[in-house]
Amino acid sequence: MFEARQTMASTSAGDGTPQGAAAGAATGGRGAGGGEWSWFAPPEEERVAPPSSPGARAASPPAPGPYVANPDYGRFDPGSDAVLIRRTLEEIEPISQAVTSYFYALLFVEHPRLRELFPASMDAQRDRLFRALLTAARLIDDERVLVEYLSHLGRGHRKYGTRPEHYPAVGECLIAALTRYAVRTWSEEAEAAWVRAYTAISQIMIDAAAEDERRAPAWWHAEVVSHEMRTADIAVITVRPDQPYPFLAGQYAAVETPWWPKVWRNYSLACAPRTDGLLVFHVKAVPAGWVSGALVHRARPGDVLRLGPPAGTMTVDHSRDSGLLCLGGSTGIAPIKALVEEVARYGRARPVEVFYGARSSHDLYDLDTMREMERRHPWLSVRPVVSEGPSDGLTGRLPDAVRRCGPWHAYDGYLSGPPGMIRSGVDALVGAGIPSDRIRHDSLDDLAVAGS
Ligand SMILES: NC(=O)C1=CN([C@@H]2O[C@H](COP(=O)(O)OP(=O)(O)OC[C@H]3O[C@@H](n4cnc5c(N)ncnc54)[C@H](O)[C@@H]3O)[C@@H](O)[C@H]2O)C=CC1
Repeated sequence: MFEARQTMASTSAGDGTPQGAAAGAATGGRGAGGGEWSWFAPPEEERVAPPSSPGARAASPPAPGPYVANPDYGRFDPGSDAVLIRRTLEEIEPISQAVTSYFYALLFVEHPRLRELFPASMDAQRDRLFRALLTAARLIDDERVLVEYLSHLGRGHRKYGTRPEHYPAVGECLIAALTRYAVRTWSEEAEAAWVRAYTAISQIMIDAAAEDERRAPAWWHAEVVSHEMRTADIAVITVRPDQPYPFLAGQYAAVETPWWPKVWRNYSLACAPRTDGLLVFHVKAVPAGWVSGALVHRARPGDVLRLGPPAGTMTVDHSRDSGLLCLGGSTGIAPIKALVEEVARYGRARPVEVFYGARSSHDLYDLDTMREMERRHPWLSVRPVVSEGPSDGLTGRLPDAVRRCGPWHAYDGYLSGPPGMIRSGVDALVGAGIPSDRIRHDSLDDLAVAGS
């Protein structure tokens, strides 16, 4: 039923074992591009040779090029197919857990070898397929954004060991699950629309992965070189990647620890690219957070992590002169710090206003460093905001504090922190006159799992 062009060069270990298994084992406020919801493995979403071709060198972070219509998108009819697909999705949304459970059960029974691409516990995995489908369905009329989203998804899937031949298996199990559960809206036409859409979706992902494989590894190994506890549950961790890791200030990386194989979580990079190639992460251990707990309480210098490719569009647009209004809540200060370093590095002074929020003064674990940067850069202002207890600076919730200052209409907005803060922060900035296309943050769906 499904055909996938075998365009992705094989990354198998030679015995048919997916690469990830053999080795031992991701918008800024702009919709697609920032999120990574894996179809094959847990979430968390590039540029050197794949481990299978060690000679290739690092390329630059991708620059946006002119958009060229994607031939795979043309395989289905975004008009009538989109209507049928959305109808099915609406029907199964309330029973999505049953649909995804059935889907994975079928996939692992019919294709047992695919099980090794997934982590032992599927808890965090179950709704990801459905979220990816919902996102694809939401974007289906917008070829450019959809292709960008799926390409990002396809590239991000390389670190799971996904290969082109896996896609038809997933497609068949998906159709079987929909046939069983979408009883009201399913029909021959609906099935044909889903087959066309899935074929186009998977081909776009496969092609993007193949293209990426020519210039970037599927993942990087990175050795912990320093681990500093800043509070009882926040650590600043510096790592050295085994190959150059080209990224842009403000981006994030998926991280896998040796203690939870195949469980990936996103963390923002807390620095701009450095000459020594080191990367810094700020990690808060959250309750039931497997990866964050391991990174904060278990990781030590010498431990080796795996990193997925950099992702995210919360980056500095150097073509603009406007100031940067940055809201960093708790460990959300990490990418904001990277943005400040980037503005300093670029050498063209632009006003940068940082509001750094936390529950208590004690939780402002990076305030001294931010203050030190403020002393060095006259264009930078840092204002701490504390929501509970005494404060040397502003009080209340971060978005409220920002609302009380201003005016901000001449600024571009950057937000990083808990999803609730981002939501109300966006409202505050739009209310202060910043158009939404000048506000950047990471995908809220990604943040829901980030840091856990
Ligand atoms: N790229 C990004 O967006 C990053 C996001 N994070 C996220 O930051 C979060 C840190 O969590 P915590 O330390 O528990 O934050 P927290 O609960 O201590 O809150 C931090 C700040 O956000 C404000 N805030 C929290 N909820 C709010 C709401 N509903 N409305 C308005 N303001 C709100 C608080 O007033 C405080 O100033 C994690 O969820 C993590 O995933 C962390 C790093 C990067």
